[in-house]
Amino acid sequence: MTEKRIIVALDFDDAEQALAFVKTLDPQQCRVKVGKELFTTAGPALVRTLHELGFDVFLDLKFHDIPNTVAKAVKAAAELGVWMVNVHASGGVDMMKAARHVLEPYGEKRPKLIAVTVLTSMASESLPEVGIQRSLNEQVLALAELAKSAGLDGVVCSAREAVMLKGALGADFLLVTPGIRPEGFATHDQHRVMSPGAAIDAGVDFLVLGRPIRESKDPNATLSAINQQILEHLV
Ligand SMILES: O=c1ccn([C@@H]2O[C@H](COP(=O)(O)O)[C@@H](O)[C@H]2O)c(=O)[nH]1
Repeated sequence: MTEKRIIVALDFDDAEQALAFVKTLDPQQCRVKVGKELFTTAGPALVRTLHELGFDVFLDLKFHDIPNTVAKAVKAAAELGVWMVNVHASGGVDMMKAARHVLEPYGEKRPKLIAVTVLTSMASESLPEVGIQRSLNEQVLALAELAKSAGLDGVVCSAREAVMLKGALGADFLLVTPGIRPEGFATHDQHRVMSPGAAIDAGVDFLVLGRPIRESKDPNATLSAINQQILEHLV
């Protein structure tokens, strides 16, 4: 079977809505992402249910705290058995090393650990307001290099940065990209967007899609169509 490259963002208000939605999806076609909104209301119990339904779960809580706290949170995620978990690279190299170190005992069963670079909702013009003077690409690259030096598996970035990051950090360093928009779909609060086919052409490993799937009249058909585009762009 080919790698499942689509991660569907389950940005629902509660477990009931999330489960009603995922039961319409085929776990062979996608992985799912549980973020702050859903985890805050539904917690670990929902993650366990998603596992029982056959889904790999990306726990997208973007931990950002002192090294000890983040390491313990990442360990808790590993205990839950999630497929992927993330931290903010701007938390620094010591924080990321602590998060990676705590996963050692889990061996090959450990979750993939990735770091957020610059949120895809941010445009380059917004960087000075948070004190960043270098260009957006320089900031993404610097944080991605830091994540790699700490032993992480990859980063969250925009697909627009994929060519640069694959060139600088190598093919094995995972790129997970939200802000994916099928042609003609609204961008909403996302600034750095790309279509699924273009993202694959750029070298992205995993595509995060929320509203384009959740708001579809037939989410499974939309998933199949995007998976088909992915296959066509991989050849
Ligand atoms: O830089 C980031 C990091 C995380 N996200 C998350 O991805 C999804 C995107 O949802 P859409 O509805 O497809 O816009 C959402 O859960 C975000 O929290 C991101 O967008 N950008």
